[in-house]
Amino acid sequence: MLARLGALRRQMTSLTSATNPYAKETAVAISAVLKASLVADRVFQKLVSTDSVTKDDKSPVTVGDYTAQALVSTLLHHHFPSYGIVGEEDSKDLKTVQQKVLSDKIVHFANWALDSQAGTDQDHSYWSPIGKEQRTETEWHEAIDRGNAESAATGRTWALDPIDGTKGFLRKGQYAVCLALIQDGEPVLGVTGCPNLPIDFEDNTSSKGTLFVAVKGQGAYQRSFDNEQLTPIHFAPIGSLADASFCESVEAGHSDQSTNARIASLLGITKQPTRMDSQAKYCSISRGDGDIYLRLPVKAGYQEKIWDHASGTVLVGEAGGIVTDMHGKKLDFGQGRTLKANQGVVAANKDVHAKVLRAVQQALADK
Ligand SMILES: Nc1ncnc2c1ncn2[C@@H]1O[C@H](COP(=O)(O)O)[C@@H](O)[C@H]1OP(=O)(O)O
Ligand SMILES: [Mg+2]
Ligand SMILES: [Mg+2]
Ligand SMILES: [Mg+2]
Repeated sequence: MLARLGALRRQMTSLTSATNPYAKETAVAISAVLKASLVADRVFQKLVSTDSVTKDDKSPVTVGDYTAQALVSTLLHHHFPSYGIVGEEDSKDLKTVQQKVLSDKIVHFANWALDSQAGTDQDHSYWSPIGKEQRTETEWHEAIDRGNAESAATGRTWALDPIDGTKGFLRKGQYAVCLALIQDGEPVLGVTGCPNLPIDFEDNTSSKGTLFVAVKGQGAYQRSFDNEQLTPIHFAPIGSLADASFCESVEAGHSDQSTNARIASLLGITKQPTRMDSQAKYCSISRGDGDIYLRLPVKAGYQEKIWDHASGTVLVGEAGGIVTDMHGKKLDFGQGRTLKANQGVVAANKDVHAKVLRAVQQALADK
């Protein structure tokens, strides 16, 4: 009994022990993502269509995206003031008269979150020094705008997608709060909160709200939002590639679904792809719900954003998979705010990644 308790304790604390060189970063990132996921879920439950705006690039952004970025950036800046933050959002649109109502809601939800218990379940609460005192609109806008950094080939930078899959969020589908630490152009820590993803995909009755954590060299784990215990996760073993399943974006404009179908056929895969929004796709394959994630560009010249792939890349690597671009090149996260040195993404179990990549090359050559 004591031995079992000891093993459980080691499993629960493995990412915060002396063997994890990013122990404090891991604990703070978990606290940040948990609180941001809770507030995103609260907005999700109360969301009305007027709670979102369309950005210059025609993509939507909601009260949830801004509030989550404001909170995560506040915690990261307090504990790691010298690390830059590459966050998706900025407060420019919130400063207009038309968006005053939206901005007020962000202030309301962010202050509510400061006062709530979420993200404070660890032995040491990293939210304590932030306090519960209500902050002003200007302070929250400043926190959002701290996400204006650029990643570089050297140094440490956070990459934050406060809500990835905003279109999924608005459709009441999957979305994710994604945070990664990038060290010298490579993601080394990834924490992803998926409020709508059950802890067990096969069991509809299992609790929703799954947090994924991975640290380079330390493994990949999942836990439910309301239970601190981390459980190791792995890719599913693949017998025959023909039995593999793959996932892709719901949005046809975000990845090339027809080329994916051609790749599946080249590999002898007959199962229909699972369509899912956000980096929940990386999470799903990492725990064996699927095997392959393909994201081939629809528009020539689209540069993937680092916050759309950083946390998922560490997770896949630690769960027994490989992530490359569609040419087989490692993703380079040290080039600013985008993956400008790469095109497309191919993520799969390491045993089949080379074969999948060959099918990708063939399908692209046949186009
Ligand atoms: N043309 C595009 N190609 C690939 N990804 C895109 C494109 N336009 C937007 N995205 C991004 O796809 C991500 C969602 O992916 P998915 O559909 O797989 O859930 C979002 O972060 C979104 O970025 P943005 O936040 O700028 O809208
Ligand atoms: Mg995104
Ligand atoms: Mg986003
Ligand atoms: Mg967006």
